[in-house]
Amino acid sequence: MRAIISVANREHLDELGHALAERQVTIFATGGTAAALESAGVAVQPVSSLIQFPEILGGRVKTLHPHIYGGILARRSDPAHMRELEAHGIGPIDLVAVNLYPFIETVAREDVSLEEAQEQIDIGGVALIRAAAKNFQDVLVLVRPQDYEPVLQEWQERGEVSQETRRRLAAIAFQYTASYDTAIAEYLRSQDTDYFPEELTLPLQRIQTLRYGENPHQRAAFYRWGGLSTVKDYRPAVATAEVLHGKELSFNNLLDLDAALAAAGSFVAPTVAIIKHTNPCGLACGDTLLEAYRKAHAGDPVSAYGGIIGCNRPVEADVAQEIHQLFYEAVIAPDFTPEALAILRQKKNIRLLATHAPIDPSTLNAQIFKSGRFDIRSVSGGLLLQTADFIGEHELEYRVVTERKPTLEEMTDLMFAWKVVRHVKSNAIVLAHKLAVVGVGAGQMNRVTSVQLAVEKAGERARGAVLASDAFFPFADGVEAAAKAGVTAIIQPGGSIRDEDSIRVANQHAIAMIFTGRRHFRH
Ligand SMILES: NC(=O)c1ncn([C@@H]2O[C@H](COP(=O)(O)O)[C@@H](O)[C@H]2O)c1NC=O
Repeated sequence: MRAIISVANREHLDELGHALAERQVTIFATGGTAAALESAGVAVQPVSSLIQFPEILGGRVKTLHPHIYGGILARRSDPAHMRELEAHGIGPIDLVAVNLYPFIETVAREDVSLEEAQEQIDIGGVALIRAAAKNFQDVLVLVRPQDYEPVLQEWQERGEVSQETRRRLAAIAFQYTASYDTAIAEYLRSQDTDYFPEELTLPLQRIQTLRYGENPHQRAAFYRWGGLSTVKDYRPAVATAEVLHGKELSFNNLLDLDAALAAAGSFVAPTVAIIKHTNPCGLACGDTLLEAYRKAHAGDPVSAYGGIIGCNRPVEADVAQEIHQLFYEAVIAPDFTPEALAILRQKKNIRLLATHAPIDPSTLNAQIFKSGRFDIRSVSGGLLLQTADFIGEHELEYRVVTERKPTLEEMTDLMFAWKVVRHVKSNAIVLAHKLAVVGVGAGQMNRVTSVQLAVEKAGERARGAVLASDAFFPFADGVEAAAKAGVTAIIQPGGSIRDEDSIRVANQHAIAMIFTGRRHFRH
C-alpha cells in the first residue's frame, strides 16, 4: 500500500505516520511534512521521488503530476485503468492525508498583504483531496487530524475501512474544500460594496446537535460561523459564550439568550433584560446591576417566571442571590464571580453562559461589522438576507412635533424606551418610567391592541410613563389610548398620512411627541 501525506496542520501526524508504517504502508510526503515525519522517526520518501520532478516555484507546484493523479484516480476494478497505470509506470496511491495552507488564519491578521494571502491559497492540496474523495471507494481521504485515530481503529478491528466510512470521509473532504474556497471568495470580495453576491455559500461549523427544535418533534442543531469568522474575535455572542453550568441548552433557550444579549447590550449603564419568547418582559437600567435587576423584575413579575436573563455587567453574589430566589431558565453575562457561581450552581438546571467579553453597544456593533454577516431568515424555497438593524446614534434625527417639548426626565425615558422597542416583536409598544419597562405590547396584528396590552400590563404605572412605538401610528387611536392611561410623552418614527391626527390628539392631552424618522420593525 502507498500513501501521500501533505499537511500544513501537523496535529496527530506522528501517530498517523507510525500507524501507517506499522501496516507496511510506503509513505510519500511533501518537503515540510517529510521532515516532520522523519524527525518523529517515521520512514518516508519525498514525493519528488515518485514523480521524478522537483518542487518548483517556491512550492506552488509540488504534487501536480500525472504520476500522482493517475495513482489516485485509477479505478481498481477497471482493468483498462489498471493497464494504463502499468503502461505508464504509475503505482496506485491508496491513502491521501492532506490538509491545506492556513489561508483563514493568515487573512485574519490585521496587517496581511494581498501577496501573503495569495501565497496561502492552496492549489495542489485541494486537487489531491478532490481526486482522492472522487475515487473514495479505492482511496482513503483524511483531511481532519481528529479522523486519523477512529479510522485507524476501524482498520485495525475490521482489517479494512468500510465503504460507509470511506464515503463519509469523502463528504467531509468535499465540505472542507468548499469551506476553504468560501473563505477565499469571502476575502477577495471583502472590498466590494455589493453586499449580496450573486452566488453565496455560508461556511458553518456545527457546535452541537440539540435535543430537539422549537418543539420536541423537530430535529435541530446549533452552528456557528466558520470560514473567516472562525479566527476573528467574534464576541460577545451566544455561539462563542462559555456554558459554565446547567442543563443542555435548547433551541428556544438559544433564541432567547440571543435576544437577552442584544437587549442588555443596547445600554451602557448597568442593565438587566428578562426575556420571554424572545421579547423583553422586564428591562431596566440602574446605578448597579442589582438595582437594574430589581427594577427589571418588577416590570412584570408574573411573566418573568421561567425567563432568560441578560446582564451587561458581571454577575456578583448580590444579583446571584436574587436570581436564585426565583425560577429562571438561563443567564447570560460577561462573567460571573466565583461567589455568584457558587450560589447559582445550587440549582442543577439553570444554564449560565459567560461571553468573556464586554456586553455593550460598542462591542455588539463591532461584532456586527467585523463578522460582515447578514441577518438571515428562512422562507419556503429560500433565504432572506439583510444587514443588521443598526443605525448609528449620529444618524438619528429626533424631531419634537408637539406644542410641548419633553422634559429632561421624559427625554431620558424616551431614549431608553426607543432602544427597548427595537427588541420587541412588531407591532411593538413599550411603556417606560425611570429607566425601567413598565408595560409591553408585543406581536399584535394592530398597533392599538399593542398599546392596550402595554397599558394593561403597566396598570397604575402607565400614569406618568412614556411610550415608544416601533413604527408610526396609522390612526390616532393608539395615541388616544395612551393619553387615557396617563402617558405623558411618546416616541415614534412618524410618517403616516394621518400623522396630523396623532399630533392633534397628543396636543389635546399635552403629550410631548418625538418623531425619529426611522422605524424598527421586528417580524
Ligand atoms: N502545489 C502543490 O502541488 C501542493 N501540493 C500539496 N500542497 C500543500 O502543501 C502543504 C504541505 O507542504 P509541506 O509538506 O512542504 O509543508 C499542504 O498543506 C498541501 O495542501 C501544495 N501546495 C499548494 O498548492
